[in-house]
Amino acid sequence: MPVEQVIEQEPGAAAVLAGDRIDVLREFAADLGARGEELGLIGPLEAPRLWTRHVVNSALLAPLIGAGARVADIGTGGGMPGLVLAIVRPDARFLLIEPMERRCSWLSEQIEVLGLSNAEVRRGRAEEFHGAFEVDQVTARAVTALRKLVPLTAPLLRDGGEMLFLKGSSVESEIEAASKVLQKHRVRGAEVAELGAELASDGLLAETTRVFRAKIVRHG
Ligand SMILES: C[S@@+](CC[C@H](N)C(=O)[O-])C[C@H]1O[C@@H](n2cnc3c(N)ncnc32)[C@H](O)[C@@H]1O
Repeated sequence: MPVEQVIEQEPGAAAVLAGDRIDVLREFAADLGARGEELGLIGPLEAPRLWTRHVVNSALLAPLIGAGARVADIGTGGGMPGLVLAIVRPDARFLLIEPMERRCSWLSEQIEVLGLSNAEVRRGRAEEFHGAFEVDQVTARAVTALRKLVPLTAPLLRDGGEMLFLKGSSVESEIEAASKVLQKHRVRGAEVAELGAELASDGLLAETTRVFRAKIVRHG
């Protein structure tokens, strides 16, 4: 698929979010659009809306990543949001946790081709890394419901570390269903952040994005 078709509307939003990394982001999106379906990374209907629905959607998290933070992205798949964030936030370090071999090969190839020195792939399920490392922030998109995602990710966070999960319109009911799990894992200050409002009102984004945001407080 030609790059022009992959990178369709709303280049303005991406430019605002990606700054001087926009060309690297475009290179990644073009390759994912061209090979993603064949590699089983994206569905057959996704290529034309890859840029807005997936790449820009992931980049919206960029302002919430701490300066110099160590971040684990769970279930990165074709690169969302972890690889996109590694592109636009070169100051932070990203561990891309993904169990599927083919997806890991794709991610490693992209890291090499795009020259990203701040991203590493760790093959495996999130729960296999409990006790292996602790990070400042965990991110995830389209992996599983909150009540399952919290037990998978909480043990990967340092005390005071933060969860940032891109979620859909069902986020409030997911929070309700996860209430016991949130308590058990000492998740505090849970809120839903609405991202991209300014860009949407400027006509640079079709819609806003919802993010579950909360911290782990083990002591105190
Ligand atoms: C629907 S895909 C979403 C991929 C990507 N996050 C996105 O938004 O396009 C879910 C991904 O989560 C991965 N996954 C499922 N369970 C996982 C677990 N326990 N730990 C880490 N990754 C997991 C799958 O292999 C798959 O790549």
